[in-house]
Amino acid sequence: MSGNAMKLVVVGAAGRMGQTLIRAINAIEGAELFAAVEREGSPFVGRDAGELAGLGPIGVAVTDKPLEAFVAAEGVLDFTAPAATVEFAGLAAQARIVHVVGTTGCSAVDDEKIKAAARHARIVKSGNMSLGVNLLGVLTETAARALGPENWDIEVLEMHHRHKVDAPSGTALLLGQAAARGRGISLAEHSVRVRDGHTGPRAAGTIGFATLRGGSVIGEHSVLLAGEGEMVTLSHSATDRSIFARGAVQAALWARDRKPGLYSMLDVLGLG
Ligand SMILES: NC(=O)C1=CN([C@@H]2O[C@H](COP(=O)(O)OP(=O)(O)OC[C@H]3O[C@@H](n4cnc5c(N)ncnc54)[C@H](OP(=O)(O)O)[C@@H]3O)[C@@H](O)[C@H]2O)C=CC1
Ligand SMILES: O=C(O)C1=N[C@H](C(=O)O)C[C@H](O)C1
Repeated sequence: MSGNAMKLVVVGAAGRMGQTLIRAINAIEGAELFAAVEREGSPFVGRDAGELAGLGPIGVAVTDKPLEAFVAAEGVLDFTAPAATVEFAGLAAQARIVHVVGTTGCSAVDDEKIKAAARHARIVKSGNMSLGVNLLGVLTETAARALGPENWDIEVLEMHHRHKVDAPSGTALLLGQAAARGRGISLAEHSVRVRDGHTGPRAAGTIGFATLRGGSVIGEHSVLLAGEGEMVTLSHSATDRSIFARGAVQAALWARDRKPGLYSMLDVLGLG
């Protein structure tokens, strides 16, 4: 491990993404697992983080004291839950460190609080940290711009594992935002998130969302642009969570020397 390796904290260390992040940090030169955090009362507190992640012991015990960890670290990787992420953003601001946020399902109020924390912390937030999905966003924006609302309808379809608690997924919303940018419209004013019963015909210019849940699906996303007699489908399949974890570590390393502010994966990947 290099002496200049970035000291990273993984919060939600025992979760699906927490464990994947610990393995990714272990595999990436230039990054070091400095601490691993779980909530107070969690049965994982005190356990070795490497053992939790299937690496064998690495000498980092899971703690329930995030601020103590943050003040001595350089960055935090956070794939937890909205309330926890808002709290961690405040702590990252106090510690003046990098905060990489993968958590999805944040409300507008949560996002305002995260934005406020970015006055002091360097925050990178994205509904999807993978290169492939962020490229899909760029392609979606281009297609939505080229295929106008008079003749083309846009629908975003996603499927995830049975444990996922938020819908539509952060990625579906990211893709919807990209489509709305391409069309020069506000997503909030044009999205249709639920259809049930006698809905009437589709309103032109809307962006529809459809959500599927089941099994162990890591993440499937498609943007369908449906015209008269033809359809363009842009899609991404995630087959391994390591794509998100590698993106998160890349984001932390990128933000290390940046000014405080709120950044996206498009900034990190140079796709903005
Ligand atoms: N942006 C991206 O690229 C990706 C985003 N995600 C998002 O990441 C989030 C997590 O997903 P996933 O790993 O599958 O979920 P899990 O439920 O497996 O993991 C979440 C972990 O966070 C812990 N946690 C919750 N609150 C706190 C807290 N206050 N302090 C410390 N730990 C806490 C949970 O503990 P406990 O069980 O005790 O609540 C759990 O261990 C979701 O929002 C998901 O949508 C996922 C993959 C990619
Ligand atoms: O909860 C998940 O698992 C995932 N969440 C993110 C989302 O909401 O889009 C990213 C990925 O698809 C996996």
